[in-house]
Amino acid sequence: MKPIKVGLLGLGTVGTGVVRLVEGHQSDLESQVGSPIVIEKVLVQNVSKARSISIDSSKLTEDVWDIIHNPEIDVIVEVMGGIDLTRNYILEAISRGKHIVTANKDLMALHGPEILSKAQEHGCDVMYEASVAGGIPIIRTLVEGFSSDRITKIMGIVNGTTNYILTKMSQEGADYSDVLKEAQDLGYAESDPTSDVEGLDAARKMTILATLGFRANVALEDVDVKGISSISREDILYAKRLGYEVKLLGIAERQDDYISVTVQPTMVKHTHPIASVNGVFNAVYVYGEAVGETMFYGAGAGELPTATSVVADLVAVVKNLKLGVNGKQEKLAYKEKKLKTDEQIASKYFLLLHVADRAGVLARITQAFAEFEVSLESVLQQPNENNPEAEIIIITHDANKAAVKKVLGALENMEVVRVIKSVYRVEG
Ligand SMILES: NC(=O)C1=CN([C@@H]2O[C@H](COP(=O)(O)OP(=O)(O)OC[C@H]3O[C@@H](n4cnc5c(N)ncnc54)[C@H](OP(=O)(O)O)[C@@H]3O)[C@@H](O)[C@H]2O)C=CC1
Ligand SMILES: N[C@@H](CC=O)C(=O)O
Repeated sequence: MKPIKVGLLGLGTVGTGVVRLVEGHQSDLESQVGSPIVIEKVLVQNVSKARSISIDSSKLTEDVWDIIHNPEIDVIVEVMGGIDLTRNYILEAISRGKHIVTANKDLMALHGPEILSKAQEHGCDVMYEASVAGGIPIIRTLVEGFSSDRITKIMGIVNGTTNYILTKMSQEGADYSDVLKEAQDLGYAESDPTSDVEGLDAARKMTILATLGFRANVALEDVDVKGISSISREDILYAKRLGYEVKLLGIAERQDDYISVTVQPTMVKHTHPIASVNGVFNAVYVYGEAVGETMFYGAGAGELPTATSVVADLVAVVKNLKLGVNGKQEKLAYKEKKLKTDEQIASKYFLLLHVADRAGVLARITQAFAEFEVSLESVLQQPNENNPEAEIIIITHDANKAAVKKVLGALENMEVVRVIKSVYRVEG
């Protein structure tokens, strides 16, 4: 049987996993698709670099056109990362009739619509399961498993690096920068980890999930993003004492036709299943009007978990090749999105304030909440052992974001409020 020839762009963490799976599971894969799958050529930056797998050196190339212009190659697996250069390579490959499998969320969040529409023009598949939540098959689940339902909420831990960091800070009191270095050494972090810790990687993934889940044209700039770099050990300890874990959560919500998408550090109640998702694990909670609550869990980054999704996409492309149905997927007709205003976004909030320790302060602060109709679930005042001021911890009931912003403005202008230490959304 004629082998299916694959061109692999990148042989780093994910590329290495792809080679291991394609070679290690060769006979299983062949029995599923009816042809051997062969990695024909591999693009790297430096062919002389030491690799953690043995690979025939004649397969390695530093010239991308050896792959993209090679008529023998049927499928390109892109696991090199990057945006502009990679977009050009992929568009050129599609124009030559090559099918694409990619793990690149940066590319798909920014240029997904252009790439998918070019692929359709040329009868090519583009699959990108590994771009969100590593080893969890969440894209196929949203597109196929929920096709009969109407999703109203997608909430998840979709970045393994930040969850690894927050877990180690919470469970071991570890130092932020030491744990970030560990996550990089384990191959979880992006080549520039700023995109992990500042929430951009999660925002790109939430753009993809919200687009597919709500069948609307959500764009990266629609996502309100805040990362974890400003989270202190103090915040994590407070959260724990009050029965919460701090998690970087992506939350996409839809009410009627209005959508909001955010990525922000959030306090999650211990009893919520997402609170116990630790380390590099990811979880995506999906609420469908008909099905109710569902949750999907698994490793969100790393060599083999990510490669599992990439190679599953490769199998799907080859099955389509056999059936002659590549690029024949139903055209996704995305609705024009309507974004929620701050008045339409409701949630509970946690606030930690350092305030002057004198009579009447608590009353003035709670009055600011009353003035903007933000109702309070709990208020705790206590002395602060590190300074002469007092601390006030407030948890609100569901409040709209616009009202909470007004309260914060009022608190900032109160002389008795020394500093607003932290403000978190609360889930659960
Ligand atoms: N790491 C993970 O857990 C996950 C990663 N992803 C995504 O997968 C992709 C790859 O990630 P990862 O494997 O971690 O990245 P790595 O940095 O580990 O590997 C990148 C690979 O691509 C090669 N490469 C990079 N740029 C070029 C270029 N301009 N020309 C030729 N070769 C190039 C590198 O070559 P050389 O080896 O010679 O340096 C290297 O082999 C990214 O899009 C990432 O966001 C998605 C899910 C999880
Ligand atoms: N850097 C990413 C890798 C997977 O997408 C993460 O940590 O989740």
